Amino acid sequence: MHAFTTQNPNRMAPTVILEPAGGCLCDQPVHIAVRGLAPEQPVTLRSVLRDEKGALFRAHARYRADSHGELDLARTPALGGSFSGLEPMGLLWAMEPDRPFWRLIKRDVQTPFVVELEVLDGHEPDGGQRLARAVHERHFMAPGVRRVPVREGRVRATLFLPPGTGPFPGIIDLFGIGSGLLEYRASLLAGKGFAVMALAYNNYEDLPKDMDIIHLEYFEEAVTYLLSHPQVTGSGVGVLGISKGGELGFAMASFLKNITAAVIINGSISNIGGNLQYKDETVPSVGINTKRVKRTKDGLKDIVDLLNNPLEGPDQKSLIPVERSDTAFLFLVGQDDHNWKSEFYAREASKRLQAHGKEKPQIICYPETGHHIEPPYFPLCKASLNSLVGSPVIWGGEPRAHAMAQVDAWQQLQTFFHNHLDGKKKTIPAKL
Ligand SMILES: CCCCCCCCCC(=O)SCCNC(=O)CCNC(=O)[C@H](O)C(C)(C)COP(=O)(O)OP(=O)(O)OC[C@H]1O[C@@H](n2cnc3c(N)ncnc32)[C@H](O)[C@@H]1OP(=O)(O)O
Repeated sequence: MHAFTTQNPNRMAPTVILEPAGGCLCDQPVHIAVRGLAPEQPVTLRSVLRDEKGALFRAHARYRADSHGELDLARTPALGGSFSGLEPMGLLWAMEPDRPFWRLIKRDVQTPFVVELEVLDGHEPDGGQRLARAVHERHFMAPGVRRVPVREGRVRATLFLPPGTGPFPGIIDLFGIGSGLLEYRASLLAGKGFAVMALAYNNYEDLPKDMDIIHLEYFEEAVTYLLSHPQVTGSGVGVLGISKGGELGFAMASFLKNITAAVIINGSISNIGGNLQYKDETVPSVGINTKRVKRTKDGLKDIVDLLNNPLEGPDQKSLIPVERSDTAFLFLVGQDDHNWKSEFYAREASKRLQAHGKEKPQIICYPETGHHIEPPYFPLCKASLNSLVGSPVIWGGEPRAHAMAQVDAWQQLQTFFHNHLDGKKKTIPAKL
């Protein structure tokens, strides 16, 4: 078969066609096709990217060209490999790291991830002859997005401003404990018309390494900074938080002024880790019982039952008083979150808000979806270091369902912020 492929003088050499050619933003799909194959030729497509720490992420899938020797990943199902079926973006979302407990994160958002795509002859597991190759760049900053490091008072952050003069609605973006200053979500979101400030609160420069006390005044300072920025519009900001960052989103919306809208991705309604402090109020952390840590069949820690129920006994003191909040909420929930019980927290927050006459939050639950709901096409991280636990834990999620959830969640959170921060918010009728 491959002697025929390479020696047929009438056939052009196989070529990978990418659309957009060269590269695109990391949250956008790329259309992958191969031309110049033999009719019905079996091939294997392989993708590989190297992260900034040198870890390799790879995926592969087996395909068969059509009767014209063409292969279009938007029309042709994969016959097996890292995924199967019609999955035009499978070569990205199905990637797996060559290091255990490794998560794909982007540190320098000013450079793209570079994905190498290869077309190999045949379906052999170790790969046949390479027929074609292409390089695809996945960028984090849309043209014209500006990156502004912020060292203002205590605030350690990076502000991403959309192209143009604005002013733009402002959003504060928070990741989980131990994440330092991750910019990749803020930089992408700034390309959608928001001034997005990635805010560090721990494990970064002169910020605390531990989590003994979190002072909400720090976050208040960040809100004041963002709202006073000449390119930020409106009297309030949005908050986007995941994990501990989602919990902090709840806390900001409950204690601070001017939080207009909050998107909480797998956040908790009880305070976890250390004390949460605002002025003279302290919210203690929920209790834990390490006997409830389970082991998977691979020996990995599953901490989903580690935390006490915050609705019972003294642990009720750990509840963040979300019912005080006038913020509009969107809760994005991975129903297979193994970090903690995100669906329970979202439903409980919703009950509490409604019981206090507040606007009903929007809850979107994603089946087979784990803790780290990232921007689209980031591969699922099955297990990695949890800084609070000090060792790797499983995060939950099935790769395909998780990938689909990420695409939807990204769209939903943009729509939500546009509805609530762009000044087009529906007016709530006066209660007569
Ligand atoms: C009291 C107990 C209660 C427990 C309840 C659980 C509640 C937890 C609530 C949450 O917030 S869950 C989310 C927890 N946070 C995270 O998942 C982020 C954890 N941090 C990391 O994964 C890494 O630190 C990070 C990838 C963000 C990179 O951080 P750094 O820039 O400081 O990385 P650095 O290069 O200095 O390496 C620090 C550690 O991260 C590891 N690391 C770095 N890059 C990584 C990567 N890409 N993937 C996985 N691990 C990575 C690295 O190997 C090293 O591990 P060791 O300390 O064991 O040597």
